[in-house]
Amino acid sequence: MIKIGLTGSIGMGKSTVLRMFAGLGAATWNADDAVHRLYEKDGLAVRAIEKVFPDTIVDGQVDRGRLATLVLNNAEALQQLEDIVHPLVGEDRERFMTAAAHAGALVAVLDIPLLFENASDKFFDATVVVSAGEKIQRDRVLARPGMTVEKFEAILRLQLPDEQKRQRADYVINSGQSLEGTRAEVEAAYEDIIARATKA
Ligand SMILES: CC(C)(COP(=O)(O)OP(=O)(O)OC[C@H]1O[C@@H](n2cnc3c(N)ncnc32)[C@H](O)[C@@H]1O)[C@@H](O)C(=O)NCCC(=O)NCCS
Ligand SMILES: Nc1ncnc2c1ncn2[C@@H]1O[C@H](COP(=O)(O)OP(=O)(O)OP(=O)(O)O)[C@@H](O)[C@H]1O
Repeated sequence: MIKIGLTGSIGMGKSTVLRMFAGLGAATWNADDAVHRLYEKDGLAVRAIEKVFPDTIVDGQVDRGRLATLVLNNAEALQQLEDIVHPLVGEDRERFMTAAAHAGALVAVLDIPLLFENASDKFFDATVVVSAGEKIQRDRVLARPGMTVEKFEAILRLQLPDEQKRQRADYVINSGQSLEGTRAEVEAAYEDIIARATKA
């Protein structure tokens, strides 16, 4: 199975591009979605988070807005949260990889926001970064309901700058254009990755 690591900074279009890879037949997995499942009722992170951040639990689920307020400007609290969440995300990812291999998938694409920050890139046959440029990124993120300039900037500070991601990636997909244009770039990268991996 060919493994592709997909990343990009907040709002650059990772989820949208991941869906395009799925449309080409790849098995796909998204780390942020895995985190959100862990926080739902009966989710695997709820009890551990309740112990450390009791005020974030509402109706048996983690309220992500409350949690964000507690951790985004507090490095120690964020570290405590990541220590709980990242191992569980890793287990979810392993379950996905096993299921995809069993299902006979030729390609698996994993959307991992902290791909380079956590040195996960070495596990992949190819890395892909999605980038729209800072102005489009800012406009798209600030248009989201509930987003504020403070929250956006706090998240940006936690992430490797876009320019460094682009330098490190094997492929850069431009998401600052029409969806059709981006889809064409995704198709070209997908075909190239498969051709190289099958030749090797
Ligand atoms: C801070 C939380 C509560 C905010 O939840 P919310 O639903 O408002 O935002 P969402 O999860 O969609 O994330 C928004 C953006 O922030 C990015 N982000 C989230 N956590 C982190 C982090 N620890 N470091 C850098 N970027 C992060 C996401 O990739 C996304 O680009 C949530 O993201 C969280 O629990 N993060 C900690 C877990 C983590 O490290 N996730 C990253 C992928 S494993
Ligand atoms: N050419 C394009 N490629 C990708 N996204 C686009 C494009 N044009 C417009 N968009 C819009 O930009 C937004 C990108 O959001 P998306 O959720 O895909 O980003 P993300 O990187 O996954 O965000 P987050 O880091 O918050 O998880 C979507 O609303 C999408 O429809």
